Parts: sequence; C-alpha cells; structure tokens
Amino acid sequence: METLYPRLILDALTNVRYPGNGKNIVELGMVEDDIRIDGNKVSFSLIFDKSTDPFVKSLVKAAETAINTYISPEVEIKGNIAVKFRHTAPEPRENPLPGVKNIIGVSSGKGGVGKSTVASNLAVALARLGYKVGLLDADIFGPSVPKMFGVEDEPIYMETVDGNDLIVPIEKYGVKVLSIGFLVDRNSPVLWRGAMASRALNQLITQANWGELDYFLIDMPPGTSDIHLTLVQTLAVTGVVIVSTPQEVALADARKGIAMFTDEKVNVPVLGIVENMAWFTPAAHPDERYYLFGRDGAVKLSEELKVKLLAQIPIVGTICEGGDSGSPIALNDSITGEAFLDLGRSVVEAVEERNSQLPPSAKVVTHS
Ligand SMILES: Nc1ncnc2c1ncn2[C@@H]1O[C@H](COP(=O)(O)OP(=O)(O)OP(=O)(O)O)[C@@H](O)[C@H]1O
Repeated sequence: METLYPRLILDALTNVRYPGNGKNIVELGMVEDDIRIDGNKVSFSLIFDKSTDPFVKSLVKAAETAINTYISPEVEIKGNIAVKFRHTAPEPRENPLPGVKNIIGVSSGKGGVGKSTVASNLAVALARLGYKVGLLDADIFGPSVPKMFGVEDEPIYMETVDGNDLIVPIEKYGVKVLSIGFLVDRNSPVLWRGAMASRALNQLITQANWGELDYFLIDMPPGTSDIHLTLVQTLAVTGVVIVSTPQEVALADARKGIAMFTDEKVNVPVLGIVENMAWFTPAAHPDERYYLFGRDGAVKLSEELKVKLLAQIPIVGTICEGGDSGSPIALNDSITGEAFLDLGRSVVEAVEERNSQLPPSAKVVTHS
C-alpha cells in the first residue's frame, strides 16, 4: 500500500456527498483539520451542524467506505471517525413553570451582603406594586427567607392538581414563598446539604403549585456553585440581580459572580446591581450620610461593567429588626420602604427592557 498522507484522505472523501444538496463533505467543511495517520491507521473527525442530523451514521459509514475503496482496503478506518456537532440542539423539555412570566435570580458574590434581605424586600415591594410574585429561597448555606417572612414553623401542605401531588407555597404579604430550608435540615453538614440540594430544589420548582406569577424570584446561594448551574439548567432564567456592598472585597466577588452569568456557556442577562449598605444615616441626623464601607463602590462597578445600578439601600437598624421579626421593611411607608419600592420599579423596567431587546431565555444546556 502506498504511503498515506492527509491530502490522499481528503481526496477520497470528496467522493462522499451530503444527501440533498449534492456537495461533498470536504467542500462543506465537514472534515475537521485533525487527520492523524499512524502506519495504516487513519483517524479524524466529521463535523455536523446539529446533533439531530439524520445522516450522521450513514455519512460516517460512507466516509469509511470511500477511504477503503479509493485508497486501499488495508487502511484501518472503521470505528476511527469521531463525530462532532457545531450546535448542540437543546433537548425539548417541558417548561416546568408554564404560568410564570419572568424568573429572576438574586445573587451575590459573597455571603452576608444582604442578598436575602434584598430578595425578600424586593418580593414584597413587587407585590405592593400589584404584581403576582413568588419567592424561592435556594440558599442552602443560609436559608433565611422563612425567618424574614415569619413562616419558619408553618406546616407545608400538598394538594392534588390533575392527578399530581404538588407542594403548596406559603402565601404571606402577597408573596408565595418556599424555601430549601423546609426540605433540607439546616443542622446537617453543608456537604450533605449540597448533595441533597439539587434534587430538593428541583422538587421545589417542578413539584410545587406556583400557578400564575409575573415575577418568580430565586434567592440563590452566595458565590458560584453547582446550585447555580442546577437552577439555570432547570429554568429559563430571565435575568439576575446582583447584590453587593461597597467594599472592595465584596465588589471583587460580585465581579466573579457577574462573569459566571455572562459566560457564554451560561449566558443569563444581568439586570443590574443593587448596592446594599451604601451608607449609614443616624436617626437624629437625617441629612448626614456616613460611608462605612466606602463610597459608591457598586456605582463604579456598574459603570465599569456597563450594568445598570438598580438601587442603593442604606444601612438601617430596622431592616435587621424587620428581618428578625418576620416583617420585611418594604411593607412600611418609611424611607427604606420607599427605597425598596423604587428597586421594584427599577427591576420591572430592567426586565421590560431586557424582554424587548433579547430573545426569551432558554434553559442552559451543558455537555461534558
Ligand atoms: N441595609 C441593611 N441595613 C442593615 N442591616 C442589613 C441591611 N441589609 C442586610 N442587613 C442585615 O445583615 C445581615 C445579613 O443579611 P442577609 O441574611 O440578607 O445577607 P445574605 O447576603 O443573604 O447572607 P447569606 O449569604 O448568609 O445568605 C442580616 O442580619 C440583615 O438583617
């Protein structure tokens, strides 16, 4: 047999035509530039546009035959052609939340920046603005939403809808609430909780009766984790709200969080940043502002990353008290209550803008 070289292989492959358009697989660019020759053994990859292409098997077979026919039957090619796809078509899976218009993740790079406080108060504010709102607490490391809503000890009920047993979200202050804390024991070790979390979250999303919602908020765990991936794979997330305090450390983590969502494999739009604990105003001196954690850190980050600044929330003692007593501050007509209503309006605007400029979100499909 003559010595093999890549051109010879390509010439043989020009005899393989793609059914339907009459062009050969070489001119269609379907033969990857990875032809390897090792003695009589030849291997390379064929690239198809879609994983659903009906001709994958027959073209691989035709390529093997062409090489053995036009070069030599002694060439070892059978089983050595790899198949790759340019676009992996998402598997059509049913939308688990058909009645939900917008799904919004509330996330932070770092723990303790007030993400759950913002998520809970944003939910209450949106409900006060007249929207139908659901809030899922997916923070396995510190599920604090039940406490903020004062529903920690509420029993969870199931109801049967169309033959399926569904969890009934607890309704308080006009918000439907469920928490991972209801299913995963908060005293169990974090590692164990992590292993349980994906399944439990799936259940809270797909086997709960969320009904019709304008906004479904998800209080995500801080940082970047498998849970984030589970969520964007289970749901078509409309966009995320990133919460940060003005300190450099928090901002650096917020930047990482934003990078995770904007990564081309995840590609979830960032609706904007909320700067929490932006300043402190003593009750006795309402005109004074003390920038305890630095000034305008998140403002600068939003400018740098060209992401909207949705709101600046000051440090207020009553936020803590409200959180502890199960009565979110956004229920009040205080200045802070107003600040959260403004945040609600900014989020509604950001979602409308996003929906008018970008196609509907798709669930993230990853392939190993
Ligand atoms: N603007 C604020 N003013 C005063 N206290 C606040 C403010 N925001 C949050 N807090 C308090 O800070 C603490 C942490 O807030 P929260 O639990 O919302 O943070 P988190 O980022 O969700 O934390 P974790 O990562 O642990 O879930 C709580 O005690 C909360 O009441």
